Amino acid sequence: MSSKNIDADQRLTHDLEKFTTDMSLLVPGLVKPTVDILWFTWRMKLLTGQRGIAILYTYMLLGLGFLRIVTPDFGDLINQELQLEGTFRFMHERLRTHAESVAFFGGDAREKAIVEARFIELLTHSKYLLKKKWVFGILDDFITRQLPNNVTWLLSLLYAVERHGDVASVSSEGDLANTLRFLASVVSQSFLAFGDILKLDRKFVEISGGINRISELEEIMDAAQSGNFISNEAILPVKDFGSKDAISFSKVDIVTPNHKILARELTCDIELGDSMLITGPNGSGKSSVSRVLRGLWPVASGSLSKPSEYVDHCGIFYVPQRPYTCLGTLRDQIIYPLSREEAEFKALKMYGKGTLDPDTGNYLDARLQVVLENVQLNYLLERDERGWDASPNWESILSLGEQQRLAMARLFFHEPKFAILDECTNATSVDIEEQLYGIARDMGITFVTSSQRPALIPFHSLELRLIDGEGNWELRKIKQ
Ligand SMILES: Nc1ncnc2c1ncn2[C@@H]1O[C@H](COP(=O)(O)OP(=O)(O)OP(=O)(O)O)[C@@H](O)[C@H]1O
Repeated sequence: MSSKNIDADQRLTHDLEKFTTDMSLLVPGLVKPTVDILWFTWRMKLLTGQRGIAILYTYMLLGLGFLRIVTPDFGDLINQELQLEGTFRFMHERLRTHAESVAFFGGDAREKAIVEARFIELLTHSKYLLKKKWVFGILDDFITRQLPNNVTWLLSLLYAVERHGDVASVSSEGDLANTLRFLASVVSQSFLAFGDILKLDRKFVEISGGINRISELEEIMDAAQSGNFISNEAILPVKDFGSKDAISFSKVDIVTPNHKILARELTCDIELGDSMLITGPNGSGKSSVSRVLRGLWPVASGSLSKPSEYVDHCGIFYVPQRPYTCLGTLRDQIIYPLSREEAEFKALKMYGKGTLDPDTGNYLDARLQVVLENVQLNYLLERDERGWDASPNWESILSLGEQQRLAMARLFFHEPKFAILDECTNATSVDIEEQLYGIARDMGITFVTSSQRPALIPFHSLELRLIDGEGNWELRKIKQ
């Protein structure tokens, strides 16, 4: 739903870990120097009086002020570094997903150049950040650790001068040396504690960079969950009617996450038995209608009612444009998204006529056999001796057309009332496609299809044409 490239994986793992570690170190980092400063200030007051404290604090404030002015915006720099690292990782993940297409195009050199460019960008930034940290570290160390030692001498002098009477004449040599040494250590400890507090200031700035990235992700997720993504206006909820056998759009605006309007005030009713074909040029918003229907994009205005898709997946079933095979057996491919137990229960309920057979798996496999024959993929069962339990990497061993037919098998198994078919058979031959639609129609499934193929027109009774992707649309009845 976001038009921005959100590297969520990086934020949820690396950033979160860094943030929590920094936060946990913050507590001891905050408590120890605070206690030290309070304790040493009190000791200092006893030894050198108000003047000594005033000198100590003037120095501390001047030092802090100076360091504040010269400190670079580490929060922002670290934020940028995390961002660059996130993009760099995302490039690899993306490349792995599309490795075969890239290999076909011979795009290896180009991809390498793109990934390397990102790496160099990250490296340059990291070097810049390290250099800044190094230079600032030297300055920081000088002001918070080296220079204070000199101030100790000034305060020791003050101790000697401020004392009433001649300290030297009333104290033993040992006493005097002891007091001076103690004073020196009190001063340097105060400065060290103060240095730690100054470092905390820098740590806060660093942590704020991490907080920004994590809270940005959280805001996006909150906005997505409350449906306020596209605009901050109140968004009307989608109504799920478990019992109502119709899909009804009433003045619904179909809007992309980039705020581009694809269909303005879309109004149409799809009753059970009245399948609808969505046509229009590429990019006109055919798939976007399915996205809104499925709730992936919010309804920005108007209202949408539809049967519930959550009852046994019997209300509406979606078959997307890009086929999806899950990790698992051949059986898992067809029953997806149900688990084996759920699928067995469903098969028993639908085909077992209520009899409680201890071997319920038989109903399931018998039903799956029919479904696999419907999509003419029964040879898959023979290809592997494990049959239904074979679990190769389906995505790489099945052709695109086979994957699409498997997706249709999934639809036939679930037997929903409505099916949203988003160009999900465009890689199969026309005769197979007609056959698949014929089976779906005979099963009593009402479909909302987006497709460019004229052969599918006879299977529908309504046509929604998205004219230009600029908001214009028209609805017509198809004469059989
Ligand atoms: N996540 C997104 N963010 C922003 N714009 C998007 C997003 N997804 C799609 N679009 C845009 O919305 C428009 C409609 O896209 P859609 O996928 O609905 O087209 P389509 O009509 O199904 O196209 P095709 O015939 O090529 O499948 C396009 O201009 C597309 O670039």
